[in-house]
Amino acid sequence: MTVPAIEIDRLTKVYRPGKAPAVEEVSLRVPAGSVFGFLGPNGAGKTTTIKILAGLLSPTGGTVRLNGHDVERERSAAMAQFGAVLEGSRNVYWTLSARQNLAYFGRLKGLGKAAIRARADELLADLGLWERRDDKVGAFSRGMQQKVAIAAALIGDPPIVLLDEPTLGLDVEATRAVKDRIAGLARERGTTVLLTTHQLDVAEELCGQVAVLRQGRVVADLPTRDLLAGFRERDRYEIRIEGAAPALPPGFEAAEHDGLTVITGRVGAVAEVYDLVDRLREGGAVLQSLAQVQPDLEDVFLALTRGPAHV
Ligand SMILES: Nc1ncnc2c1ncn2[C@@H]1O[C@H](COP(=O)(O)OP(=O)(O)OP(=O)(O)O)[C@@H](O)[C@H]1O
Repeated sequence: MTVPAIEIDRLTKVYRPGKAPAVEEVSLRVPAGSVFGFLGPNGAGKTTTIKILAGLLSPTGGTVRLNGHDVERERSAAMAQFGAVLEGSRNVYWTLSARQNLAYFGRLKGLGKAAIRARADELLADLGLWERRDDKVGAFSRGMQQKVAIAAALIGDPPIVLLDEPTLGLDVEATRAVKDRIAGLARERGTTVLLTTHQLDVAEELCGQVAVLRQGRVVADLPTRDLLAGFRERDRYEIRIEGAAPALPPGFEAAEHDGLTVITGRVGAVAEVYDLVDRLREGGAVLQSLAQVQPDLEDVFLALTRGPAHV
């Protein structure tokens, strides 16, 4: 059996004894060469987990392995497996130019001058930083600084890349460049990428698999398309009629907007919607529109993270 690139076993982190754990009994497997999304509301434990994977925090319990190397027990071997960009931390040196930053991080990874030059030039060109390669990073926009941080994490061509909110605060163009680079890493180099994001379109576009964390626990861990398919079985419909709301069958609810009544409901079969439309017409309602509303990952995520915890 091939070793998963990232193996998390019953990981628990308690920051303050007596307080609820930030991460509780989390177990996950990330196959090599995949892009895996870590989702969850604020405070769910995503950053804590990534920091433990990157060796910046010690777990209270459980283990994490990167390409089979235990982060606590085989530290240097585990550290050689990844490059990381962590949220909110200064990942690059502002007084150095983009190219000098990459040279510095390349030397840290033990690369020779020629290899650093070739790789740095490729990354700078790829991420749209070529024109500004000799400017100090301190004078860059947030998006450009983020791109330098990503390039620095990739300079040693690590097999695993950990990215905490890689597109946070970036404009449309910068987000596109970063998303393309992430997709290309997995597709062309076989790199394993674990990313956290609140931007569900990013997860939906890039991640083959997602885990949803809530209050430190995994509430879903499955292929992104299965997560969506599970919800699409129960599509949501929206019917707009003129005038007041009539009595509705279970599963439907009505709200009034500007003299129109908007009826919404999730149904198992489309026939239920047509039955309702017939009944509305028979009752004299004037139908304005009927639409099917496809859920996106945000609907799914909200459904999983609302309601009682730890179900
Ligand atoms: N250094 C710390 N000391 C004490 N508690 C902490 C510390 N860092 C995080 N926490 C707590 O741990 C829990 C998980 O936080 P974490 O930052 O891992 O969540 P997150 O999912 O990354 O959230 P966000 O989406 O807001 O970045 C939160 O309740 C947070 O308050």
